[in-house]
Amino acid sequence: MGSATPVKICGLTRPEDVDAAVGAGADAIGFVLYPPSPRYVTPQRAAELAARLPAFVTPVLLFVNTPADEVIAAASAVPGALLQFHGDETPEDCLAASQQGQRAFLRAARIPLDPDAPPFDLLGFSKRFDRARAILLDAHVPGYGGGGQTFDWSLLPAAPDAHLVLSGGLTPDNVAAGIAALRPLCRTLSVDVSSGVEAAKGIKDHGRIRAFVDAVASC
Ligand SMILES: O=C(O)c1ccccc1NCC(=O)[C@H](O)[C@H](O)COP(=O)(O)O
Repeated sequence: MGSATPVKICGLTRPEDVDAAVGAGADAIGFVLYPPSPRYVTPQRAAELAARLPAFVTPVLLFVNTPADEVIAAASAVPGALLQFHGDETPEDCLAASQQGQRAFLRAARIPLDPDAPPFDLLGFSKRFDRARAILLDAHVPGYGGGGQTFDWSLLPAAPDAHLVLSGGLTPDNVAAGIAALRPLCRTLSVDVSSGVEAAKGIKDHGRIRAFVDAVASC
């Protein structure tokens, strides 16, 4: 079951959590291939977990500043995976790691939480990463991501041609407000969550996954 606003559940490490997210109606499942993360899985483990996914649920492999050859090797074991670059990757880095865009990729934009920071240049970022399948908007947190913090949605400018993924601190209780805030700004909007559906880092709470997907579907 998809939803009008596609849902990615990220940071899965256990088969039972993959099955629960699929059963709840998730459209994409993210695996964190960044060793310092408490949600880290090896490329082999990601391939094993991704093999549980039905045809139309997309595996997403998440990297932070990983060399292109390592990205390519990891991705070769997960057919149909979307790549997600969540570090300091340049457009050239993203093209090298995605084999010149042969494999679709998301580029994370990490939005500063400092209220005195200048507004995020979403249009400039989107233009810079114009080969990305979508721009994933996350809060700028220590450790690059998975921080469970929201950024100020009201600060984003309109980006009428952009495919955006709202991420960062989403929960079953706030996701509808996030969709309402961002949906008018962009061409398409998807949502992504990790902490907000967890019992502990890397351990997903199946009831919260279902509540999150249901909250999105009610929008
Ligand atoms: O999830 C992580 O541990 C992580 C570590 C380093 C870089 C990115 C990471 N996650 C990326 C994601 O796509 C998360 O879903 C996103 O940051 C939102 O996380 P949360 O705020 O916990 O919902």
